[in-house]
Amino acid sequence: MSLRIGVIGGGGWLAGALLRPALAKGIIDPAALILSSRKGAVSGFEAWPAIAVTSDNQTLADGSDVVILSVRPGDLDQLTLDLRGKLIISVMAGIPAADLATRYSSDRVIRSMPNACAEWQQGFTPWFATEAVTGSDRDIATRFFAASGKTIEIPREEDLDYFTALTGSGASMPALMADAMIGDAIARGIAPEIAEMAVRQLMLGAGTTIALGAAKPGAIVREFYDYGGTTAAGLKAMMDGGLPQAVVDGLKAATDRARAYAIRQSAPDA
Ligand SMILES: NC(=O)C1=CN([C@@H]2O[C@H](COP(=O)(O)OP(=O)(O)OC[C@H]3O[C@@H](n4cnc5c(N)ncnc54)[C@H](O)[C@@H]3O)[C@@H](O)[C@H]2O)C=CC1
Ligand SMILES: O=C(O)[C@@H]1CCC=N1
Repeated sequence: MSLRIGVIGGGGWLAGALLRPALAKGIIDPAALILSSRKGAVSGFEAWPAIAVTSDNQTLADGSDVVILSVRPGDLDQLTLDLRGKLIISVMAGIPAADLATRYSSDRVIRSMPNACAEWQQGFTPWFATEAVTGSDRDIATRFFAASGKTIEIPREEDLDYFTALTGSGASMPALMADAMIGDAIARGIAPEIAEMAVRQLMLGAGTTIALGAAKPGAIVREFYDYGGTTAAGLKAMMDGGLPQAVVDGLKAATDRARAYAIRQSAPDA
């Protein structure tokens, strides 16, 4: 993209995970990219020395056509900027597009929810656009997010709080299952390095099967269940033990936390 892009919080975890694939694929021109961090220095971009780095966010904004907001929600109040005439792309959990439009004086806001699997070009980024967002703005967002995985525009902004839980959480929730499996294997006397190798490979195989196979996840579960063997006994014990409900409860807790960010930001004494 020949557009000038500024990323506030560009030295952070998610910004790096999104930017490196886009730079590696030539979707973003490093000479037209400026990153800000509180210290004015970032790491992880040594392969692209043309990238500019600043600690002055208004300088970044003045030199950019598109400003990506990638600071933590709790740091937003410290960020006072004028982004008049700019396209704002937010990756921040919980912060409503209308709030960003008011704070930063631009009604062209794309609010998104990527995840850190972007680093592996396996991200998923749903996004919502305000009314003033143009077709070419949409094209910019699509090309940027598609560089690190799948992306889709969604019609209802409120669903982004749920996607924050469902997919914004990235590898963490499957990793909880993987870690429980590794811990159990070790407790049963399997050498830790073999337990880790086994479960990491299982996750790769299972992830590939779930993502790319013809059968939907529910059909995979049913196939093993109906087979009536050892796995069916294990699945039944997990279901009876409340694993599906624990997943529902976890997604609700994460969604509620995302919604609470918006409430806190809009509260008069926030
Ligand atoms: N990490 C993740 O897996 C995901 C994060 N997000 C969202 O992305 C945003 C960034 O998250 P992370 O990258 O994880 O956080 P992070 O803490 O790794 O990065 C945030 C960066 O912003 C910098 N920063 C804070 N205030 C600043 C300011 N005024 N000017 C310039 N830089 C400033 C910090 O120094 C830090 O380097 C958050 O709003 C989060 O909700 C969304 C989806 C996934
Ligand atoms: O855990 C978090 O708050 C960040 C935002 C969405 C995913 N990770």
